[in-house]
Amino acid sequence: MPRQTRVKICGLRDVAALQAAVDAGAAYVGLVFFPKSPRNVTIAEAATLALAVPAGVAKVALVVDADNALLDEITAHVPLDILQLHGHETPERVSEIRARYGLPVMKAVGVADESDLAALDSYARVADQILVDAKPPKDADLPGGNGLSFDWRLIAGRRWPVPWMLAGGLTPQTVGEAIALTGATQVDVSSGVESTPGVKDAALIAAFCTAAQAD
Ligand SMILES: O=C(O)c1ccccc1NCC(=O)[C@H](O)[C@H](O)COP(=O)(O)O
Repeated sequence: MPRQTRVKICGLRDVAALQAAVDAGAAYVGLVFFPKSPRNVTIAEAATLALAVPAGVAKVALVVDADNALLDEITAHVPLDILQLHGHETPERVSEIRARYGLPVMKAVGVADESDLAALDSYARVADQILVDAKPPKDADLPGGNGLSFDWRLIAGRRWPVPWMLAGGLTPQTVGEAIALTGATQVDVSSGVESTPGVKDAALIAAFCTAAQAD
């Protein structure tokens, strides 16, 4: 029986790529609000993209240490289903954002070694979902979306009391092994389905979704 893995395609910037993700069966589409990113979208662009997302596909806004003014703007203009927090937001800030906006919050946690695992437990107490991602290198320009993976054996067999998603350097070639090793039922990709940074490739999106769903 095929796997029921739920896929998130992150960093979509145009309707064609968004449509490719929807056609491939993505369960989540991610819009990045981070000006330094090659995947950044303006609030107006995001509002247009959100209109093209059919019911049943979750629209995720990715922000990095966003203040309330920015979150107020985004949530006022873009119809959203989930807020993804990809910065250094504390557990208290996660709770505050959940309460203020009434939207489910997914907190990204970077993993490089065993010492990072405690944070997953802490955030799993306050967030609606956790995104288990590769920790960015210290000199990285971006806190995520770097196409780097971590040692999946670190989380093999680990479970949390909320849904979780595996991310970090996944590709159509590696996602099957990553799922088999970690038991992930949700996976997130950005760089691995791009031809160049910020430019999504419809064929890679389709290949990724097929591989994530394969036996
Ligand atoms: O994608 C970005 O440019 C980005 C910028 C700032 C924070 C996070 C960002 N991306 C996060 C993701 O796209 C994914 O959730 C995750 O990190 C996996 O990315 P990748 O390794 O590129 O598949």
